[in-house]
Amino acid sequence: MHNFGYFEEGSVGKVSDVRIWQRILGYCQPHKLGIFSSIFLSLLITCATLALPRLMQLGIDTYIAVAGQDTAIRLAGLANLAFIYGGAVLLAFAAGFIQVVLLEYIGQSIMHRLRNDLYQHILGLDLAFFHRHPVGRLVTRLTNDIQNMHEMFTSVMVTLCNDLLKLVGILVVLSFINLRLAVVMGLFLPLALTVTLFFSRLAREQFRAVRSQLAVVNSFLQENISAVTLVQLYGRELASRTRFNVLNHEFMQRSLAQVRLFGFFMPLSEFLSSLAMAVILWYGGGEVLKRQLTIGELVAFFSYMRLFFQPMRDLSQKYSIVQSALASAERIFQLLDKGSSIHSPKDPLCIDSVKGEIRFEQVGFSYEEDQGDGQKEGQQDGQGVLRDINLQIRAGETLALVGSTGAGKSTLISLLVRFYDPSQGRILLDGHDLRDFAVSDLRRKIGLVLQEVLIEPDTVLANIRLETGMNRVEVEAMLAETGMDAFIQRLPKGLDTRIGEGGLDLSSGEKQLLAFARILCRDPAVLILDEATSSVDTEAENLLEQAVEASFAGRTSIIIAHRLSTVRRADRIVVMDQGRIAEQGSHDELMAQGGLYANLIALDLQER
Ligand SMILES: Nc1ncnc2c1ncn2[C@@H]1O[C@H](COP(=O)(O)OP(=O)(O)OP(=O)(O)O)[C@@H](O)[C@H]1O
Repeated sequence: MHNFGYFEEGSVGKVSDVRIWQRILGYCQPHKLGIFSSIFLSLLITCATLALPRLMQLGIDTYIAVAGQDTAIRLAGLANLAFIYGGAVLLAFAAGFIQVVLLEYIGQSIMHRLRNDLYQHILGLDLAFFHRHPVGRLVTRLTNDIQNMHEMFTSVMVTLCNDLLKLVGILVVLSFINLRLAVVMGLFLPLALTVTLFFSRLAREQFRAVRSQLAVVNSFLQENISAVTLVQLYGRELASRTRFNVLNHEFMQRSLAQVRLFGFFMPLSEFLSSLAMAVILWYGGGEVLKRQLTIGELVAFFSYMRLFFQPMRDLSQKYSIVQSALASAERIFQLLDKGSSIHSPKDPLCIDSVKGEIRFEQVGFSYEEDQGDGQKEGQQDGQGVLRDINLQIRAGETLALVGSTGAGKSTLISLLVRFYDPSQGRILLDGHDLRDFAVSDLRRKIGLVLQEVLIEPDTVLANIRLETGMNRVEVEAMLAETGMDAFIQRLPKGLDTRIGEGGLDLSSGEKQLLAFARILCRDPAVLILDEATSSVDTEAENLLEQAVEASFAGRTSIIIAHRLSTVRRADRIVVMDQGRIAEQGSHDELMAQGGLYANLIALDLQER
C-alpha cells in the first residue's frame, strides 16, 4: 500500500504557502542548471512518449488501412516507422534514467546542506531551548523530516513534472487530431480531478488514522511487556489481554477501512477511464463513419486516453507526499528561525588577560517555560531558583559552594558561563558585565569542568588540546606541572593512545582527568569544578586532587564541593539554601555558627 509520507502532530503543510516554497527554492538555487536540465529532460520524455500513439496512427493510416499501394513499399514504410518507434522508446528510457540520477543527486545535495545547516543551528541554541524540546523531536527533524523532503525532491518532482507535462501535451495533441473529440474528452478532466483530489484527502486521513492507532498499540505493548512481572504478579493477564484486544481490533478496523478506500478508488479510476473509452468508441467511431476522423486517429485517441489516466492516479498520491513534505519543511524552517537567547554583543569587549574577580549583584534567576503562545511562565509562581544573590569573589580566591540537592549551586555556575542569563541583576568579571564579552571568549576565560565528558574519536593528545592549538611539548609540560602525566603514562601509547569510538575506553576517573586537562589547556582565569559525586578509582581521585590543588594556585576557583577535604582547602565556603546564600565564611567560622553548614558536615556533605 502506498506510503503517504511521514506525519507528526497531525500537521499537514499548505501547498499554497508561498513563504515555504520561496525558502525551498532558495535551497534549489545552487542547482539551477541541474533543475533546468531535468525539466528539459522531462520535455524530451514527454515528446518521445506522446510520439508513440502518433506513430501508430501514421502506420495505420499511411500503410495498413490503405488499399492500392505496393505491399513492399508499405512494409518498408512500416519498418521505418517501427524503427523510429523503437528510437523514441529508447530516447524516453535514456532521458528517464539521466533525469532520475540527476534529480537524486540534486535532492541528496540539498538534504545534505539542510541537515548540516540544521545541525549547526541546533548546536548554537541556548540550553533553555533544549529543556523545552525533547531530544527525540530534534532527531526527528534531522532524520524523518529531512527524509520526507528528500522524497518530494526526487520521486515526486520527477513524476510531478513529467505527469503535468504529459497531461497538457496529451490535451494539445488531441485537439490537433480532432478538436471536437478533444473537447468531449476535456469534460472528463474536472470529473477525474475532483475524484482524485477527494480520494487523496480521504486516503491521507485514513493513513494517519492507521498510523496513530499503530502507535497506540506499540506503546501499549512496550509498557505491558516491559512490566510483565507486575502484570503476572497482580494477576492482570485477563485485563491486559482484553484491553489489547480492543486496541488491536480498532487497528484492524482502521486498516480495513483504508483497504476498502483503495479497493474503491482503484476500480473507480479504471471505471472512469473505461467510460472515457466508451465515449471515444461511440463519438469517435461516429466521426470515423462520417469521415471526420481516420481509423489511425481513433486508435491514437484510445492510446492517448490510456496515457491520460495514469498521471491522474499518480498525481493524487504525489500530492499527499508534497503536503507532508511541506509540513516537514515548515517544521525545519521554524527550527532554523529559532534564535538563541544567549547572544554575543555586536562589539564585544577585547581584554587579553583578566584577573578573575567576580561579582554577583542582586542576581535572580528562574527557568522559564515557554507556554507556546509567547508567554513565559516563571517557576514556583514567580519565585526564582536563585534569589538576591550578592557575592564578590576576589581574584585568586578559592571558593567552595555547598548546599543540599536543588539548592541552586549548578544554576549559579550555569549563569557564570552564560548557559543562561540572569533574570534580574548582573554578573561582572573584572568589573565588566558578562554580557559584554563574546560568549566563546567568556567560556575560554571561565573554564568549567563538568562531570560529563565528550570524547572525540581521536588520540588523547587531540582530545586534550582540542582547538587550542597548543603543541605537544606545551601539553606535556602542563600535564607534568599538575602531576597528571602519571595518568598518561598508564595508557598503552601515552598521549598517542586512541580513545572513543573504536579506541580505548577510559574509566570514569580517567575521563575526569581528561576533562580537567582539557580546560587547563585554555588557561582560564577562573576555574569552576563540579566535584565528582560518583566514585572514581582512588588512584584517579588522588591524581585529580593533586591536579586541582596545583591549578587552583593563582586562579580564581569555584568548586561545587562534595568532599570534606575540598571545603577545608577553600578560602571561603558559601552555603546555598533554596536559591539564596544562607551562610558564608571559613570552615571553622561556619562550624562555630552551628547552622546549616554544621548540619551538612554532620551528614558529611552527603546530600549530593
Ligand atoms: N533545566 C531546568 N529546568 C527547570 N528547572 C530546573 C532546571 N535545572 C534545575 N532546575 C531546578 O532548579 C533548582 C536548582 O537546581 P540546581 O541543579 O541548580 O541545584 P543544585 O544545588 O546544583 O542541586 P544538585 O546538588 O542536586 O545538583 C531545582 O529545583 C531544580 O529542580
